[in-house]
Amino acid sequence: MTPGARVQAAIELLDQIIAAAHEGGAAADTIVQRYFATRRYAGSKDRRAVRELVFAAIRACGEAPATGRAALLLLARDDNALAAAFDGSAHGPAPIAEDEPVAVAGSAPAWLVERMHAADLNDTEIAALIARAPLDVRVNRLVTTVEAIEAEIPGAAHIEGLPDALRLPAGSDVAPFAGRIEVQDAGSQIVSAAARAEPGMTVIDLCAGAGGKTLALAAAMQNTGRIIAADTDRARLGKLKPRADAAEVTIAEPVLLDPGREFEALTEWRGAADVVLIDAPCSGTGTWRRNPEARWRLTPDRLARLVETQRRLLQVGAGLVKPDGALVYVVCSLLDEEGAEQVDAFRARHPRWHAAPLVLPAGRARGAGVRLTPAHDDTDGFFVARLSAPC
Ligand SMILES: C[S@@+](CC[C@H](N)C(=O)[O-])C[C@H]1O[C@@H](n2cnc3c(N)ncnc32)[C@H](O)[C@@H]1O
Repeated sequence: MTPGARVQAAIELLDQIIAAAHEGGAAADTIVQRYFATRRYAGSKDRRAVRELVFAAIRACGEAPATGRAALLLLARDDNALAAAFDGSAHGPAPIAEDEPVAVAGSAPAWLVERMHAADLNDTEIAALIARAPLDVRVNRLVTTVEAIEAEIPGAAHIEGLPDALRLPAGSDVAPFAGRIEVQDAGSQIVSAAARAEPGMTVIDLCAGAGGKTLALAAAMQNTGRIIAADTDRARLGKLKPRADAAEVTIAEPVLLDPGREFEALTEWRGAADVVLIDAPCSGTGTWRRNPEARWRLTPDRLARLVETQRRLLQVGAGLVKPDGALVYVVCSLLDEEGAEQVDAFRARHPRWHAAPLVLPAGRARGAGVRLTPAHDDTDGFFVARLSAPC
């Protein structure tokens, strides 16, 4: 592809990504994959170059830009080679006209920047939310060792405080290691460890999704005990079984929940769990490094609905914990309404529950829990709190 054709491809992709953000469509990664699936003429270098251009443009625009072209014109302001690729050639974009609309540079939509400032995140912290993420993996100690994986992947580095974690060089091929390693951000591994799951326990992973944390819990439990892996999303939950099989995890039992009637499928475990982990659905502000266009999708209404679901899931989770057991609440968001304030509100409703201290290898205290941020901890952003049930 010529430089112009690459830019034109990036413009078309960005237009689709912007539309998907407004309409609740597919994620940017999926859109890029689909685009190239039907364009076999594009070689791997072209694909990589177009993808990088698309994600650089997404990162540069805090608010959703009006068009893909406006987003790329923002990058072209500081990049002469990119500006020159607007050359009007057969497969390239039209030359840049004077006074053309250019997208506005920024880290996040203004309303979210305001909420983050209110959560004591400064502009450096906010900018770090859209930096490139490292490639972290959890080594599955049920089937291998960190030393064995280190010996096979050149450049793999330990992550302080996480004995099962490795940080791999960008672009490392993890596919051949299925079952032996799981791609999982260091922050996600840290909040999983906050559950303090032990062999023989009964643990409920109330929002298990495709089982990223379920598998981490199972490894901590040495694959003994029970994990009830519940979720309302059939497709996500369906991915758990093959992943568990590959990881040789036998203690995870998937349970599909009905949204709004979660407790009904879980009555058997009422007051029975040693630990309930709620990795709650959230705005995902802490994972913008991986899905930077997600910041264009969020609206105040959507956030309010998520906060209400989190409140309800805390209620459901509390009903499943046995006396003296623990409720571990996690969100991959840095907004206080989803994190510290959500837990404060729970404690106000349930004064006999108390926040247990968390000693984690990273993070800073925030309200009754701990907050991890990309700028401070070099992890995705998370809030985690551990609440102890009354005896
Ligand atoms: C942050 S994701 C969980 C990620 C997963 N724990 C992991 O580590 O890979 C939140 C999950 O909550 C699920 N969810 C949304 N509403 C729910 C509800 N009412 N009850 C249970 N799960 C719900 C979503 O389907 C999604 O899989």
